[in-house]
Amino acid sequence: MNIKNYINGEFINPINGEFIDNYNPAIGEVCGQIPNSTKEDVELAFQSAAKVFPSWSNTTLDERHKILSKIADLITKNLDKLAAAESKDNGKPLSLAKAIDIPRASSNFQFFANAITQFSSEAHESVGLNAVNFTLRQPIGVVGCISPWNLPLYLFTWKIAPAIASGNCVIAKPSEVTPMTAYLLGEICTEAGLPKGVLNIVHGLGTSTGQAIVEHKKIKAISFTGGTTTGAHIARVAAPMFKKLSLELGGKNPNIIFADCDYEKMLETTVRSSFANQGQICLCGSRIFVEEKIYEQFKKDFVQKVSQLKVGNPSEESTNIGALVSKQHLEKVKSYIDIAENEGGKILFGGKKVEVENCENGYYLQPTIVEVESNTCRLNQEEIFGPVVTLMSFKTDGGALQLANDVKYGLSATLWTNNLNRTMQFSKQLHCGIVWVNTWLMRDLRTPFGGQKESGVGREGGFEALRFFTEPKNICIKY
Ligand SMILES: NC(=O)C1=CN([C@@H]2O[C@H](COP(=O)(O)OP(=O)(O)OC[C@H]3O[C@@H](n4cnc5c(N)ncnc54)[C@H](O)[C@@H]3O)[C@@H](O)[C@H]2O)C=CC1
Ligand SMILES: O=C(O)/C=C/C=C(\O)C(=O)O
Repeated sequence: MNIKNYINGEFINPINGEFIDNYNPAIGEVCGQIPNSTKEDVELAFQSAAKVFPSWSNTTLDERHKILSKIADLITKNLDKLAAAESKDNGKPLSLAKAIDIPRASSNFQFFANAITQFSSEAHESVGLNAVNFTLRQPIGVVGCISPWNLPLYLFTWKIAPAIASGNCVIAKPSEVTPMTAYLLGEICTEAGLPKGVLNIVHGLGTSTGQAIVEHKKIKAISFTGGTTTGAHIARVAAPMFKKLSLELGGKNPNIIFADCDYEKMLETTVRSSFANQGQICLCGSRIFVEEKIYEQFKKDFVQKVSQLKVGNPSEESTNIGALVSKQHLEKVKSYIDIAENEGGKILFGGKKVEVENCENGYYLQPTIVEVESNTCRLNQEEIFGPVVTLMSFKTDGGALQLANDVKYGLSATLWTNNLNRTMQFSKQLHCGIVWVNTWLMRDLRTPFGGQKESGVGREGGFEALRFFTEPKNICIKY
């Protein structure tokens, strides 16, 4: 697929005429090209967004609701095409793209189509002073949305939908590694009647195109999901310009398993929370801590279940684990297996590249389980973002809590127990933004989503996202 920028409702080539190769990770071959956009393309996108902002920000909520709902419907109508593109671009199983990624992209639009009609601001009566205050929530203007490659359309739309629902115009950049579904979204937006320039999609590298969005003086807010190092860099550039920032960054999430849990449900979910999407979800539970009295049993059962997962061609229905997103990423993840061995970790399962029939040059890795002795090892402290989990046992609640919190990240945690008191103690004391108890990645789009510590700042989801994409302005009327 040869991709173009979507600016002012038109598909156009980058001004410099330069393109970069896009790879299909399942076969390790070039499958198309994407624009290598520069700051001139970002400026063009900005001009088109700024031009339409006065009218878009005045569009009635009913009209916005209708357009966003239409986009949601068209995503659903194009499920097969979008899922095929997502799987080809990312390497994820086609079945996963069909069941999760694309339906969620549609839900993102439908959710914010509805949410904007329910969003309200506050009023404060200054009793005894004959004054009343009310707060306007006004769209910011032109905003930037920068998304990663792991859940391409899912996360791209998670940012764009609230931004445009609340009356902003957007310059969005998908990851250069997975541009296809963002490109297809442009066609859908046009068909849905989204006015020209409300959404502009500029493709290219993070260090040039992404950087130009962050550096642009008149783009007043940036919503970013990606690696912590990139997030820190963006914050350094944007903070002196006083931009609003929402940063959803990496994770090294604990999965804490107590002997009193529902064992079968825990086991099945732990396989998913470890290896779904090849372990490339910031919420995956990559550090598994198991209460000592069930540790050996868990180890045996977990290894047995994981050994049944099929690593294979993403387009085959029977595939559980597809290809990693890129050759560089495969090498990065694989390097942690060497680190594990050097650190004295014991590989209980996996650790090797997989050669898949008819996909010999694809980027496949076995799901890998490493038993570690200390939470201070690099495997337990650094985000790997691939199909690699570690196992460790613990003896006491206090010990488990300390292991869970002793890490620089603070995105999510999963807790398996049927003890209510323990559930509440852990929920209050875990240093993270999201806690799942006896479940994983159960999403309600109204809830605040985001992390603490080096997992980011700000919250997405529900009214939090609409608050991020609006400026409150208080009006005080004396009578
Ligand atoms: N959601 C998450 O938590 C994610 C975490 N990661 C982590 O980050 C590591 C690196 O992966 P990358 O693909 O390099 O992620 P990244 O953080 O560099 O990329 C995410 C997005 O940011 C853009 N970007 C990169 N540099 C930028 C800059 N200077 N200014 C503006 N935008 C910029 C990229 O083009 C992409 O659209 C992964 O190995 C993984 O550990 C990666 C993707 C998602
Ligand atoms: O909103 C969700 O359901 C999931 C979000 C996942 C990420 O932000 C990620 O993996 O980067």
